[in-house]
Amino acid sequence: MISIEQCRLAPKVLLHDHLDGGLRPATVLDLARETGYDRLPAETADDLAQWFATAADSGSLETYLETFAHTVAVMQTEAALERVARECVEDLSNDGVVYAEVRFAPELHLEKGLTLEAVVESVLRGFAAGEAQAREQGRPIVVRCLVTAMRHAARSREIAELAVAFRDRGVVGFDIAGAEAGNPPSRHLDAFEYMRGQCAHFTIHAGEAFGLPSIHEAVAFCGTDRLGHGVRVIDDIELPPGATPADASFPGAELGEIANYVRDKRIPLELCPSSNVQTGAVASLADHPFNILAKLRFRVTVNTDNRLMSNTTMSREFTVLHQQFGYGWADFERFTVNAMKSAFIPFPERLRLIDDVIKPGFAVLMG
Ligand SMILES: O=c1[nH]cnc2c1ncn2[C@@H]1O[C@H](CO)[C@@H](O)[C@H]1O
Ligand SMILES: [Zn+2]
Repeated sequence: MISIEQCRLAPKVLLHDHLDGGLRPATVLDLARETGYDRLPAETADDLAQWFATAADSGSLETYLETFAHTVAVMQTEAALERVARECVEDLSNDGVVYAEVRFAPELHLEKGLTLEAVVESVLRGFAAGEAQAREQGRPIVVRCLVTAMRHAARSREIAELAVAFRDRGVVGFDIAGAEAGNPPSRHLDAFEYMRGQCAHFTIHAGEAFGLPSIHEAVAFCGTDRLGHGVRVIDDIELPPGATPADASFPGAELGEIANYVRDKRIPLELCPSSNVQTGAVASLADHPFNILAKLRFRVTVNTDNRLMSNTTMSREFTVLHQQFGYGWADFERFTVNAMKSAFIPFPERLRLIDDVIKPGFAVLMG
């Protein structure tokens, strides 16, 4: 048995984590008080934590996303953004994460007059402060930023340009998020073409609430580097009769063209097990295709998505996968190396983290 405490010791890599989905409940309360936001649904940190977890556990992405109104509402000043970003790094480092790409949508933080640039600068200041603090405490972590455009809105090209403008200051990529149904990736083709033209990286939330057509557009039309979730690629895989998600191998699985392309091109899947259950992307953890995709050697990675809404951490996601599918350290090392290889930082930096941090860290755990 692998415990959550042991999982905390593993050097973990996180590619899919939303800044506005990872606030500490106590910080939400503090910031609401400071900024005069009076519509929080609970008055104590415990009650608020419970409220987010329950409200997000709706089985629908749209309802899940409604809970972000309360976190975004208290992230409208430079000081609030900086604090949330610093605490995010602190929480990840305390959980044993050694590299993270944290995303958020700058366009959601303009309600009190901040500019897009000021929003990004505040978050980057918070990340830098968190990194410095973690280094001092002997738990070094590298945190980089992805800027997200909301897919129902019309600012994606502008946000892509923002990502590129900050490419040397800690923003390593671009993303689109929000309600997937009705807002296909191709709606934002010009933003992705701009990113490709700039030799800049991006990922696309696709194949979560909506199925294969969304994945097809993201990989084939938009040329995405990674898939945010991408879990519904399972719809393009036919399993042999009687196969279950817990099976040890899947000989005879038949992959369609999209699934083959995703696997052949080694397009990373940013899988988020707990979040996928909450939004109804999968029926239960036992039914999560994680194991099928891992065994079929897709480039799977483990992610938190929204630590507040899912009441989770990277260690908890590891623990849950261990309990569900029996993974050991060698498996977790593979998923971690998958993630590190798929990061948007320069190749030598990825290599350094794999060789100097991840491999030695797992070697200790494997005794
Ligand atoms: O799993 C998800 N799928 C789609 N959109 C999401 C998910 N999690 C968060 N957001 C959206 O991304 C915005 C920027 O961080 C959040 O405000 C939320 O609306
Ligand atoms: Zn997400």
